[in-house]
Amino acid sequence: MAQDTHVLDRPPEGASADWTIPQNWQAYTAEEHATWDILFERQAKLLPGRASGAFLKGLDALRLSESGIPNFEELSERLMKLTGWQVVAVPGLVPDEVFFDHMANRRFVAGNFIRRPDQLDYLQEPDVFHDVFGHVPMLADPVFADYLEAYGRGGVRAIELGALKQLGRLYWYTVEFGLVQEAEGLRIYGAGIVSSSAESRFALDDPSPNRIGFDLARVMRTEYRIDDFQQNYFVIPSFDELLRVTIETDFAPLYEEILPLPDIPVAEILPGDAVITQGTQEYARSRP
Ligand SMILES: C[C@H](O)[C@H](O)[C@H]1CNc2nc(N)[nH]c(=O)c2N1
Ligand SMILES: N[C@@H](Cc1ccccc1)C(=O)O
Ligand SMILES: [Fe+2]
Repeated sequence: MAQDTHVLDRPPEGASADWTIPQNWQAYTAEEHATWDILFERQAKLLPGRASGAFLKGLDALRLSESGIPNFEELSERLMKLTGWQVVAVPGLVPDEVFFDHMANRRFVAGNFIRRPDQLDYLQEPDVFHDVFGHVPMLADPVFADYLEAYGRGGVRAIELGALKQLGRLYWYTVEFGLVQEAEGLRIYGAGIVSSSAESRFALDDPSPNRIGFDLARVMRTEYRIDDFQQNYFVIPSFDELLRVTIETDFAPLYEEILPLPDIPVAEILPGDAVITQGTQEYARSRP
């Protein structure tokens, strides 16, 4: 989850030049560990049958069901063995180029703070539950692990080509809010959904949002919102297909083609769309 709401422009006190900080795991209080356990139990009950097989497999392989906030060093040891990724602590949102550089080197940046008990249902900033429970299980999947590293490299290139907004949308509609078509039906793999109990239901069950078959150029042109449930989800046929399309397509000509075109409003459905659900947008209309 991320929006550069108030990203500083230089590392805060105590952070290294690459913005990483010690996780300081021994400093977590019993209440902070209990907050993690409440959030974890809630999702663990809800996600079987909703989250993608790869997500559930990663959750298990990384032993995230152990109670309390995970120790990034122990977690990284397991993750390194599986896909070469590690989890590093940062104090909050980091500048785009820092974010991409860590990703291109298989380092996932995770907030080391956890939300307060009164923020259980929603918070704007990525905390350790969103980053570690939401994002890290997918990093245990070899195909998705390759996708994220390639994404990191693509980010550095997108900055050079002035296409950060377009590449950011690809991240948003896959890594944060992506759905995947599995044999048994639609499943969630996006961290922004899987770390939210309300949106884990909404994204699959509610008739309100659109659900549209993934198309790279379409995703890169489509706006999104950061302050409420998504009005629009894109569905990939598989992680293999997502990796193939993004790795094999040279984005430079694609950026050239779409940069002059107008953005596509968040809830719009286009004639060429592979429509899985034409949403009623009832929920969005009901919001102040
Ligand atoms: C760059 C990308 O578009 C995205 O907004 C980045 C910005 N900085 C970040 N910083 C942190 N800590 N976590 C994130 O997910 C992101 N996302
Ligand atoms: N193919 C992209 C790089 C990329 C790969 C995978 C995911 C996102 C971006 C480019 O040419 O810039
Ligand atoms: Fe995220």
